[in-house]
Amino acid sequence: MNAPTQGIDPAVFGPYLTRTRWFGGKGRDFTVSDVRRLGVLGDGDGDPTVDVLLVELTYADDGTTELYQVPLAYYTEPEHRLDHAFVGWWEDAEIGWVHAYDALHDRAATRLWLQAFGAAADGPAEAGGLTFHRLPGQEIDTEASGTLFTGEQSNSSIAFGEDSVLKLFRKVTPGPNPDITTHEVLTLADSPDVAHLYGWVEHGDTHLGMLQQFLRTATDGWDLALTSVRNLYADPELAPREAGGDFSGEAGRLGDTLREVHVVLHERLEQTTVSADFVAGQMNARLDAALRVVPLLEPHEPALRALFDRLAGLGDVAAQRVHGDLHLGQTLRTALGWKIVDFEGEPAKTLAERILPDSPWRDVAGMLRSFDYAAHAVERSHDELDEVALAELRTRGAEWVERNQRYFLAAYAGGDLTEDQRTLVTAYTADKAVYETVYETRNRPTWVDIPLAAVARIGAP
Ligand SMILES: Nc1ncnc2c1ncn2[C@@H]1O[C@H](COP(=O)(O)OP(=O)(O)O)[C@@H](O)[C@H]1O
Ligand SMILES: O=P(O)(O)O[C@H]1O[C@H](CO)[C@@H](O[C@H]2O[C@H](CO)[C@@H](O)[C@H](O)[C@H]2O)[C@H](O)[C@H]1O
Repeated sequence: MNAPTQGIDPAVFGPYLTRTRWFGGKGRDFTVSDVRRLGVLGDGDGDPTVDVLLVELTYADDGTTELYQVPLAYYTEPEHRLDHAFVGWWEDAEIGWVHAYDALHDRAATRLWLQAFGAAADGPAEAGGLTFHRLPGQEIDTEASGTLFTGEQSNSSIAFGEDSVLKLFRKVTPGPNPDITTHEVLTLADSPDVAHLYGWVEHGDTHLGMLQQFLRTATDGWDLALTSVRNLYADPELAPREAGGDFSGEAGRLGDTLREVHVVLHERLEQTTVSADFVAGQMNARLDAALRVVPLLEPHEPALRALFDRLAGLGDVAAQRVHGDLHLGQTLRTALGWKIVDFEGEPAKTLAERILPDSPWRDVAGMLRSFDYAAHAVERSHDELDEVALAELRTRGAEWVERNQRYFLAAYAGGDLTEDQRTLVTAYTADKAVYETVYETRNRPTWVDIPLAAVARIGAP
């Protein structure tokens, strides 16, 4: 079947977007202001037609717009196996009834991307208006079957067997995506600390997705950390260093991995400085915006401003390409050590902000926050405990956090931090916690007390 000629009723996208995990505009009023076709995959010969669409949203609160990539798989009859991914149906003048499903849930549709990558082995290949690129020396299995990853994700990833992973970006910004450009640099440097990049797909100058090495033996760093905390909480007699699942060795190895990644990015991409005054200004601006969304931050505003003032006095700060949104869920423990994934930066930032050189301490701070999250996330599941037992649990959780932060930091820095480095990492940690209060308010309101408690500790003696 050809792609419908009449265009699609934009109204069908609103309800679908708000149902997905990856939609970042939850809780905000918006209208679908435009739907653009970027490309069409599939020759109709037994394949569904896949319409790669860019859906433009306009938010009611501030009039800003965002673009989301929503590839649709079209069928002339309902496909009940895809009911969970149903987007809409309409009558097309030439085709008749069109049943549209989110194509990334449809194996018959996702194989079209893999085949297009297969055709790009000897150089960039055009397919239906999209351009597919491959990196030299990276072989792929074009026959592997695709399975959509489930879980908490900002984008949509499809594993092709145990060979490769296709990540299609959902929120799209014109221009190069740092997940691709950073992975490209690390892959060409043969870094052992990331999944190697196999290729990417673009429309004009806009990156739409990337194909990378599937890490077969990977376990999520967040899950491993939660297991360690659970082991600790299971036996009230044990200190973190004695508990079966002590995480400190892994925390140290994570610090080594992050340092190695930073070294490659420092050597191969722009090295510069940013004025600490400018960075503090950004943190203050982010706090201004956060206060409008999370009024519970108000009592902590003076302590946060004082910390950012201290940062502003540091002069020039070394800056380079960084990860930008590092947390345990962005780390995978494989048989060959830790790997860091997802170099896209914070989903809430504009692309222009995300590709700016930044202090490596931002990434360090992200991991420090994540250790804190792990202990509190497990604590939340212990609502059977009375106040005394809960206080005891919290004390032991805080010991776990302190121990793993210390091992991580020591491995990363290779020694004690200077006074200026301490100020930097404390300010970045506070800035991250402020960001998290907004993220949680919008996405997981019952978790907001985790970053709020961290913000409260900043002003505490
Ligand atoms: N190369 C890979 N091999 C295996 N699993 C991966 C790979 N890359 C990412 N993952 C898994 O997919 C999840 C989502 O990946 P991520 O890049 O963080 O996507 P998103 O941008 O949607 O958050 C990760 O938490 C990890 O568990
Ligand atoms: O992985 P993403 O790029 O989508 O990152 C966003 O979502 C994360 C949650 O999945 C969020 O991370 C926060 O929660 C984590 C536990 O779920 C915790 O480990 C992190 O420290 C905490 O920041 C991340 O902030 C957000 O950008």
